Order: sequence, then structure tokens, then C-alpha cells
Amino acid sequence: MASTSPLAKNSPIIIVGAGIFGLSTSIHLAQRGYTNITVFDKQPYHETLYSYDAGCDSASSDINKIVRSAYGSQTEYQDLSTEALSAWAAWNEELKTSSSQDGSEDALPPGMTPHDAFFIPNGHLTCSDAETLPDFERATVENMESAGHHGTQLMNNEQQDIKLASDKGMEYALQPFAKNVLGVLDTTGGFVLADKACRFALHKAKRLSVRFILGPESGRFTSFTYRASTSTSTSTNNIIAGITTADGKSHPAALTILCCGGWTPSLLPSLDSLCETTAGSVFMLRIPESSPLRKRFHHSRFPSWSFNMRDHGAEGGLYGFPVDENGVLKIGYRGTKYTNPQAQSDGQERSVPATKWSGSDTITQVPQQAHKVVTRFLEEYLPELGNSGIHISETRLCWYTDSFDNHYVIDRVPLYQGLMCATGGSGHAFKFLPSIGNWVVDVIEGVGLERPAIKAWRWRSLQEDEEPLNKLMEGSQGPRSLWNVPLVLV
Ligand SMILES: Cc1cc2nc3c(=O)[nH]c(=O)nc-3n(C[C@H](O)[C@H](O)[C@H](O)COP(=O)(O)OP(=O)(O)OC[C@H]3O[C@@H](n4cnc5c(N)ncnc54)[C@H](O)[C@@H]3O)c2cc1C
Repeated sequence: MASTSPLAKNSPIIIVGAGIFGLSTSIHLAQRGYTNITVFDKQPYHETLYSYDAGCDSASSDINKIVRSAYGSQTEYQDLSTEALSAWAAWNEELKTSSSQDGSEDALPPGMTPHDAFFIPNGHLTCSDAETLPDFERATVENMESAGHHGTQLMNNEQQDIKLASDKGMEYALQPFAKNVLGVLDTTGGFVLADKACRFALHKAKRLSVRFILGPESGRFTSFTYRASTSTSTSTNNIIAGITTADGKSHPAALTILCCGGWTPSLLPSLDSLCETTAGSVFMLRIPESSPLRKRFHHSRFPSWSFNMRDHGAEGGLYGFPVDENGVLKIGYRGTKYTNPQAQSDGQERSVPATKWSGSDTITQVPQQAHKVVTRFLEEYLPELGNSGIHISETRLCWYTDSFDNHYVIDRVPLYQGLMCATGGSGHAFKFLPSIGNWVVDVIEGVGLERPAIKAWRWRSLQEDEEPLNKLMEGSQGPRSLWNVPLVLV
């Protein structure tokens, strides 16, 4: 679908959505010399505010996100991770040096210092309570070795690997829980401070002269504007000439890029057979400053992790992080996907994000099943928290945009000239914040379109004989409607 664009460097380009896809695309467009870029978002992000706590509900506005190279047999993402790790290192370095090199007062976003870092390389442990290593982990070890990343994926039950972990000062990450688990430590991985990284990206984009129009009226996309086509071709009968926002203003563009995360499928119905919006549950525990557990769960002693409680089957998927600087220990549940189907103006039902900030009171409620799995995990694997009187204090529903095959969607939209989308993060795109925009610009410019990653991100639909990795429709094996499962108030 992607084709070479004759876009002039000063053509007006609109990006809707300032999550990681929108931010990264704006930065890389500006770095390639495009001079007329405007990013719109319905949320009032600014340089001191990108976090969930502060009232922003995108998938990207969060405390922390996992970074890993471990991608099983999906080597296109393994390579992308290697690229992203260099880019994170460059951003860490930029943060350190920009104020001294630049000298200007606004070299860093307000509240950020050269001593901050975005990426913390404390390792990522993928593990389970199974007795044998699952295929995914085996494939990761093999593929990282074949790609030359020797000794980076360490099995926590192999003496040689335990020694290697110890040599790297990462032995703490092999068995981080009260009960032993079987797993592989990705020593290239760790986590990224999501909120800080997004604020830095916004600041960086602004310094590259990207304009931002943010807020529930002026920043909210409501519709496309169209230009009449002079072509007789049915394949380009809709020419998108820009967007209209909730304040009634029209904004012309030669290219509009929709990057609205979980909101995208309801804004672009042609994604129906490709993407669906699903909720994951996030749990927060607050560790008081005086507690010795702050040290126990510090990132220098505790990895980021993903864990599958096998006796819950495929529904036992959890992940978590070290404690953050405010004492928040975050654990996520992704074993079962939930949807929020709502009737839309075209008569179709589509799942849309339901969050506190969109006027829903469900923010404090998560599915009982998620709560049950996390509670049991805490009792069995991190009992010192409960024993110290530290329990789940807050919960949040966080909205994913899942594609049926877990690949992103970065392409021009069929039948619409002047319209692209960059979405379908499928729960694993944050780690590519510093680099993914470069790929989006390649797609815009028609560069290297035969690379496996770009091919995987093309506009596509499920073939009849194809088994989807993610079932998009409701049903026994598909995601469950949030409103048909018992919710629990924390
Ligand atoms: C709970 C959870 C945990 C995750 N963990 C990880 C992880 O550990 N590692 C990892 O790599 N990835 C992770 N991911 C995935 C990652 O967070 C997402 O893939 C990525 O953040 C998606 O970014 P986005 O730009 O597509 O969407 P978002 O970040 O959701 O941004 C979309 C933006 O569009 C804006 N918008 C929507 N509608 C409109 C409109 N009408 N007008 C204007 N603006 C609009 C929204 O306000 C929002 O700011 C996780 C995702 C979730 C939900």
C-alpha cells in the first residue's frame, strides 16, 4: 500500500495523537527536514505533564515500560530493539550533555536535570512457574545468539549462565521472587521511565520547530476535511485535505497521520478487520519511604519482569517493575483482554477506551479475574509486601490497540489519499519511542519498503485460512467485554 510520496519539505503535515507514534514521527520528520508539522492531541500535555497521575490516559502516559530484545522468533523486532537501545543510550547522553553544550535555559524540559535517565538497564526476566522453558524463550536465546548478541540471554537454571549474570553484576535479576521461577534474563533489557521520556520527546520536537495544539477543544480531532478528486480512479476517491477540531476550526494538510492509539479504530472504521481496542489492568502498591522494601525493590536489585502463572493457563500473564522514585511498585495484568464495545454512528459496535478522564468511573475498577491473579501472585511470590501491610492502593485500566497479528500498522490508508496511520502498538511499542518515527518517515518517503518490519506493518486483513494471534471478535477465544465480567473496586 505504501508508495513514494512527492511531499515537499514545506508541505503541511498533521499528526493526530501525541503518544509515542505521534511524538516519534514528529521528531524524525523534523530531523529529515520537514518544516511544517503540527501535532494535535485532545489531552493537555505540556512539558511537565505526561503522566497518568496528572490526568492523561493514553497508553504512553505511564510510569514505566519494559524494554527488551527478547522477541522469540520475531527477529524483526529483535533488530528494532537493538536499534532502539542505541537510540535510548543517545537520548540518555543527550540529556546529560544538552544543557552544558547548549547553554540555553530551555535545553531540558522543566523539572528534568542532566542527572536524569530514561532507560534503566537493569535486565528483564521472562519467567513462569513451568518446569520446562517455553518455545518463545528458547527461540529468543537462539535468535539473539545467531544475531551475534552472545551471552545476553541467560537461563536462570544454567550454572554457566548464572556465572555470566554474576560477572555482569546482574545475579539479583535471576530469582527476584520469594519462590523460584524458571526463566531467561535478557541482560540488554530493563525499563524506561515513560512519563519522562514522553516529556523529553515533546520538548525535543518543539525545539525542532514542531507545533503542538493540545487540549480537549483545540486539540481534539473530530473529522477529516475532504477535497474533490479529479481522478476517475476508484482507488483514490477520497482525498483528505486536513482535519477539523472540536473548536470548529479546520486545519489543512497535505498529509494527515492518525496516531490515536486505542481511539484509532473508532476514528478510522476501515481498521475494523485489523485492530481492536482492549484493556489491560494495572495495579499500584505504595511503599513508604521509611520501609526497607524501597531498597529491596530498587532497580539496582530488582529487574523488570514478565511472569506467567501456568496454573491459570494463558490467562496467567503478569508483568512488573522495580519501585519508582515515588515509592510506587507497578504490576500489570494482561492475561485476559477486555473490550468496551460501544455502538457508533455507522451502526457498528467498536471497543473504545473507558477511562476516568473520559468521564467513566471505571478507572478504579478492574476485572475481578485480574485482581485475583495479581493478589495470588503477590501472596505467593512477593509475600514480604503483604506482611509489611503494603497492599494494592490504586488500579487503572490501560488501553491497548491490538492488531490481529501483533504487528503495528504503519501505512497509507487504502482508498484515502493524503492519509496514513501509525498505530496497532499491540502492547509492545513504547520501547521504540526514540526510533519508530524514523521508520514512519521511511514509509512516507517510500524508502526500504521491502524490509521485513515495514512489510509486516503494511495495511492487511486476516486471510480466511489464517489463524489470528489475537482474536479481534468477541467470543470464547476472543477478548471479553469489560461489562460482562465482574469488576472489583480497589
Ligand atoms: C498497560 C500497558 C502496558 C504496556 N507495557 C508496555 C511495555 O512494557 N513496553 C512496551 O514497549 N510497550 C508497552 N505497552 C504498549 C505501548 O504503551 C503502546 O504500544 C504505545 O504507548 C502506544 O502509543 P500510541 O501512540 O499508539 O497511543 P497512545 O499512547 O494511547 O496515544 C494516543 C494519543 O492519541 C490521542 N487522541 C485520541 N483521540 C484523539 C482525538 N480525537 N483527537 C486528538 N487526539 C486524540 C490521545 O489523547 C493520546 O494521547 C503497554 C501498553 C499498555 C496499555
